[in-house]
Amino acid sequence: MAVPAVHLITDRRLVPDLPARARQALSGLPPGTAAVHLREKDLGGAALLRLARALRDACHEAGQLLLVNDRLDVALAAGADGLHLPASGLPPAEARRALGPGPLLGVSCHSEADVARALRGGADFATFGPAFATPSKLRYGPPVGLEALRRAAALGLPLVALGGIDAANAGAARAAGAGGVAAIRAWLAAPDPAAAVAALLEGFENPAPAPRLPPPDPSRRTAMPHDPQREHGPHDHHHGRDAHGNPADLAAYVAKQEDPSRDEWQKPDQVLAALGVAPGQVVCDVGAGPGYFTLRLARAVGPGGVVHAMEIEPAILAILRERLAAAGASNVRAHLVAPEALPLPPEPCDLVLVADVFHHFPDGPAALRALAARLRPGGRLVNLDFHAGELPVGPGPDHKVSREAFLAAAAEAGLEVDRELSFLPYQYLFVLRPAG
Ligand SMILES: Cc1ncc(COP(=O)(O)OP(=O)(O)O)c(N)n1
Ligand SMILES: Cc1nc(C(=O)O)sc1CCOP(=O)(O)O
Ligand SMILES: [Mg+2]
Repeated sequence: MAVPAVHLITDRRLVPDLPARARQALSGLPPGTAAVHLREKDLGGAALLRLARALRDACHEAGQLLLVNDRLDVALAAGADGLHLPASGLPPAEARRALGPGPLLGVSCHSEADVARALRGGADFATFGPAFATPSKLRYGPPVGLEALRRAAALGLPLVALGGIDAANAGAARAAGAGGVAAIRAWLAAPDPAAAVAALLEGFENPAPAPRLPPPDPSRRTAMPHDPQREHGPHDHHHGRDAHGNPADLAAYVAKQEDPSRDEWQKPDQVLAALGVAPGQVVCDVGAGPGYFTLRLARAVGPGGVVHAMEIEPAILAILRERLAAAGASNVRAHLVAPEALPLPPEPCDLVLVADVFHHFPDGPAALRALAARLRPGGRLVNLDFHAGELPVGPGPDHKVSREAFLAAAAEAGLEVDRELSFLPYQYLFVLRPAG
C-alpha cells in the first residue's frame, strides 16, 4: 500500500464530529492521496472502536485510508488500513508481526536513531517532527527542523513531516525529503476543511515560489543613537547590545530580523492572508524595522494601495529605504518617527499593524488610542506580540507584555476585540476595533 501524501490527525477537542469533518475534508481529493489518523489518546476501547468504524467508512467512501494511533487491537477490529505507533508504543517489529505484511505501519520519530529503528522494525513510513514549532510540542524544545528531516530522509524510510505544517510550508518539507505531510490544526482549525486540505496537497506538490525579497546589505555598520524597535533572536534583548540597549552590530541585528527561519514561527504570509489585506488599501506598519512585514504589505496592497512604514531608528530606516528601492516598492512611504513622538501615519488607514512592537511602547494605552484615531471608518488595529514566559524566540521574559496585560491596555485605549487568531506558536494576535 502506498504511503499517502497528506495525513490528517484527529483531535476531537477541536472538532467533535470527526466523521463529518473527514467527509468534508476528503471531498474532491484524488483517491489514495490522504490518510486520517485516529489519535484520541483518552478514549476507551469501545468508544474508540465506534469512532474508528465511522471514520473508516468516511475515509473509504472517499477512496482514502484510515490509520489508528497506538491501538493495534482497535486497528484490527475496525478493519483500519493501518496502525501508527507513538514513540512510547509497541516496538515496530512486534506490531508488524501482529499486523502481517498488508496494513500500513507508521511510527512517530523525532531523530535519525528513531527512524533507523522504525526501518529495522518493518515500518512503511515514519512521521518526523516537530518539523516546525507547534503549541502542543513546545515542551520538547525547539522543533527538529528541516535540516534534521533532510538527514533522516537519507536513511530511506518514507518520512511524513509533522508539527506546524501548513499549506505554505508543506513544499519546504517536501524539498527537504519528506514523502508526505501530516497536520492537526491545518485541517481541524480551518473554516473550509476541503479547501484547507486541497491547499495542503497543492502546497506539498506544487509549492509557491518563495517571495523574492532583497537581502539586507550585511556590509552596513552604523552607530545606533536610539533604541531600535525590535528584537527576535533567542532572548537577545540584552545579548549583543551596548550599554544603552542598542544592538552592538547592526548588520547582525538586521540579518536576524530577516532570517528566513523567522518565517517558520512568524508566518507572515498567513498573517496577512488572515487579516485580509487587499489591493488598494492604505495600511500602516508601526515599527517597520528593515521591512519584514512592510515589503509583504506592499505586495498585498498593490500599486493602488499605500503602506506607511513608521521607524524610529534612522540607521534602520536607511536600510529599509534601500530595500524598498531594490524591490521597486514605490507604494511605501517610509517615515522617521522622532524619539518622543508617537508613530502615527499621516493619513487614516484601513489597517494599522503593530507587530512585535507593543512591548516597546512606554505608554501602551496612549499609543493604541492615538493609533486607533488614525483608522478609517471600519478600519482595524492589529497587534501581535510574544506570549509571556520563556520562549525560544523573542525578548526575554522581563520585556514582554502578556496577552492579558495587552488586553487590559487595549480596553483602556477604548478598543474592543474583533477577532483573536491563534495560529502563531509563540504569539497572540488580536484584530481590534474602536469600541461602541
Ligand atoms: C522527543 C519527542 N518525544 C516524544 C514526542 C511526542 O511523542 P509522539 O510519539 O510523537 O506522540 P504524540 O505526538 O502523538 O503525542 C515528541 N514530539 N518529541
Ligand atoms: C501530534 C504531534 N506529533 C508531533 C511530533 O512531532 O511527533 S507534532 C504533533 C502536533 C501537530 O499539530 P499541528 O499540525 O497542529 O502543528
Ligand atoms: Mg507525535
